[in-house]
Amino acid sequence: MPKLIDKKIKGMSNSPASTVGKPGAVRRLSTDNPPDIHMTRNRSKSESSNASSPAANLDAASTPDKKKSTMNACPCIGSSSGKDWKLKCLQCGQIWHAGCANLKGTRILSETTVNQVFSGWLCPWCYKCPFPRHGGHTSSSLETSLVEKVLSTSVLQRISDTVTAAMQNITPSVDITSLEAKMNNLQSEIKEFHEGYKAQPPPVPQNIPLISLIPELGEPEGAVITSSEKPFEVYKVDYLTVEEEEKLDDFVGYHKSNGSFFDERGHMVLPFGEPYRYTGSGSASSAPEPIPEELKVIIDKVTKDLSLKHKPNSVLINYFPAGNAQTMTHLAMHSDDETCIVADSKIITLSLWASRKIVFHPKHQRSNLQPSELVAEDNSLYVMTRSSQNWFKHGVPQPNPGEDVDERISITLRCINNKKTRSILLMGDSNTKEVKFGEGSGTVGASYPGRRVKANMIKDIDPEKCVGYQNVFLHCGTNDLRNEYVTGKDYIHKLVGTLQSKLCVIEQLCPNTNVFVVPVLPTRNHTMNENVMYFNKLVDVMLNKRFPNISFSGVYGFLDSKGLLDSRLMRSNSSDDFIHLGKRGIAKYVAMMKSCVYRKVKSIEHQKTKQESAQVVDPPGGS
Ligand SMILES: O=C(O)CCC(=O)C(=O)O
Ligand SMILES: [Fe+2]
Repeated sequence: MPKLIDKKIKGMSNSPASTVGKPGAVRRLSTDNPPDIHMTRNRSKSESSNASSPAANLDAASTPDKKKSTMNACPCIGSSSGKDWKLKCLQCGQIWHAGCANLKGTRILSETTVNQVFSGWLCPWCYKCPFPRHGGHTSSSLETSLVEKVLSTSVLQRISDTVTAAMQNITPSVDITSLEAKMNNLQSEIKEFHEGYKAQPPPVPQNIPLISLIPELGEPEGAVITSSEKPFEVYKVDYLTVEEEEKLDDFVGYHKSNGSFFDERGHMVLPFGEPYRYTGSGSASSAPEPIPEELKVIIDKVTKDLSLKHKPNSVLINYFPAGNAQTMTHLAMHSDDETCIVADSKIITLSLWASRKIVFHPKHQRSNLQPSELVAEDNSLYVMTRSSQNWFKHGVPQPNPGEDVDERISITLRCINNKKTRSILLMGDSNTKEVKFGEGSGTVGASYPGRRVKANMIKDIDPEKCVGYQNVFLHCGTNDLRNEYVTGKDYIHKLVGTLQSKLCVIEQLCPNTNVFVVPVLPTRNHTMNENVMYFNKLVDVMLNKRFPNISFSGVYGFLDSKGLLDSRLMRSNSSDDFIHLGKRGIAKYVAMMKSCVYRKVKSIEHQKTKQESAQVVDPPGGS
C-alpha cells in the first residue's frame, strides 16, 4: 500500500510532523525509505545542504538543467524553492508539486491537515472524473477550443509545407500531388469536424417578399468592357540562324517520320516538358517527354531575346499538313486561357516551313476590341500575353477555296504551373487584409498560390484583376452595410445590383474561373446584422437565379449559437471593434477558403472524368 510521508522545511510549519491514525497511510520521512515520500515541502538550497535525509536531497535536486522528468520529481522539473508541498499519487506514485497539480491554495495548510486530506490523492494523470459533463457546460467549449488549437490549420499547413519541401528536396521528380491531396483532404475533414457541432445557418430575416426582391435580372446596363490589350505584342521575322533552323528541321523531321505526333482534328501535336492540359488535349493523358536539348536551345534564346520574366517550361509542337480547302489543316478558334499558364507570362509561337494566316477575334460581344490577322512567315515568331487570352481568341483557319498551303510547323512555348488549379485571388475588405499568401507558417501555403487585392466596397471590385486565377473570392459588403450608410431596403437592393454587374463582367472575362462570393459576416451589432441578413438573402436569390455556379456559403462556422459573429474569432484588443476577425478567425477563414477550393476543384475533376468516360462509350457521331 502506498504510504504518505510528510516533510516540511524548518520554520514553515508549527505543527509537529506526525503519523496519522490510518494504518500505513502516513509516516515520517526517514532515510530508509526515500522512494516512499508522498508529501513533502521543498527545501530551500541553504537548508538542503544541512539536510541528512534523501528527501532533502530530493528537494534540493531541482536544478532544472540537470534534472530529467522522473517519478521522484514533479513533472515541471523545477523547484518551488521549498515553498510548496510535494504530493505522491496513490495510484502511480508520481511526485507532484501541489501547485503543479492544481492545488495552489494548499500552501497555507499544516502538514497534518495535508496528510489527512491527501491520503488517497490521485494525480492529474490518474484521476478520472466519474460524472459525465452536460453538453452545454463551459468546460466543453473550452476543451473544444483546445482541440481546435491543437488541430489548427496553421499546424497542419506547416506539416503539409514541410512534407512537401522535404519531398521536393529528396527527389525533385517525385509526384507529391497525391500526398498533398491527402493532406488537403485531411484538412477538409477537420474543418467539417469543426463545423459539425457548430454549424447553424444565421437567422434568416422573416417577411421578405422574395418574389419582388430583384425586379429584373437581365444583363445590367453598362456592362460593355474595355481593354487596351493587343492580340499579339511582338512579331519578328528571320528569327533563327540558318544553323539553328537546320537543327530544328532535323529534330522535327525525325519525330514526324517516327510517328511521334498525336492527331488533334485538323492538325497534329507533340508536347514536351510540363504537361499542358487544354480542352481536347488528347495527348495529355500520358506525361510528355522532358524537353530535349534541341528545344532547350530555342527556349534559352527566346528567354534572353524577349527578356522573359517566366522561362517557358512547356513546349507544344503543332504540325499542319499541306493541302487545300478540302484537307483537314487548321486549328479552331480558341484562347490559351487555362489557369495552369502563369498569369503574367507570355506565349511564344515560332513558325517554320511555310507561311500561314493566323486570325484573332475579340472574345466578348460588347468590348471595344477589333478582329485582326497576322501572316506568320516561315522562320518568324509572334508573342501573345497570357492576359490577352481573356480578350481574344485565335486560330489557324482552313484554307479558302482555291487556296493551297504548304505543310507548316509551329513551336509554341508556355510557362505552366499545374498547381495553379488551386490559385486564389482574394478580393476583399479590411477583414481579409491579414490573409497572407505564400509558403510557410502563417500563410495560405504553397499549394494555394495567390494574392489578396483590396476592395473595400462592392463598387471597388475590379473584374480585370481576376484574370488568370482559377479561384476568385469576393469578400465585400461589410463596409457598404455600415449603419451610417444604409438608408433603407432600396439601398440594399442597389448594392446587390452592383454586385450582379461586377459578376457579369467577371463571368465574361474569366468564364473558367470558380467564383466564390463570401456572405457578409454577421457582426456583433444587432441593427447591422438585420441589414447583413437581408443583403445575404438577396444575394443568395440573385446568385441562384443568374449565376447558379457561383458558390455562396462557408461562413456559418463563424457564428455562435445566437447567429452572431463568434467573439472568440474576433480581434480581442478592441472592445468596440465588432467586425474584424482576429488571428484565430483568420486561420479559420483561410481553412474555409482552401476547403471551398479543394472541393470545387475535386468536383470539377470528377465531372470531367465522368464526361470523358461518357465520351468513350458514345458511338461515333452520337450526340
Ligand atoms: O500555330 C499557331 O500559330 C497557333 C498555335 C496555337 O494557337 C496553339 O498551339 O495554341
Ligand atoms: Fe493557341
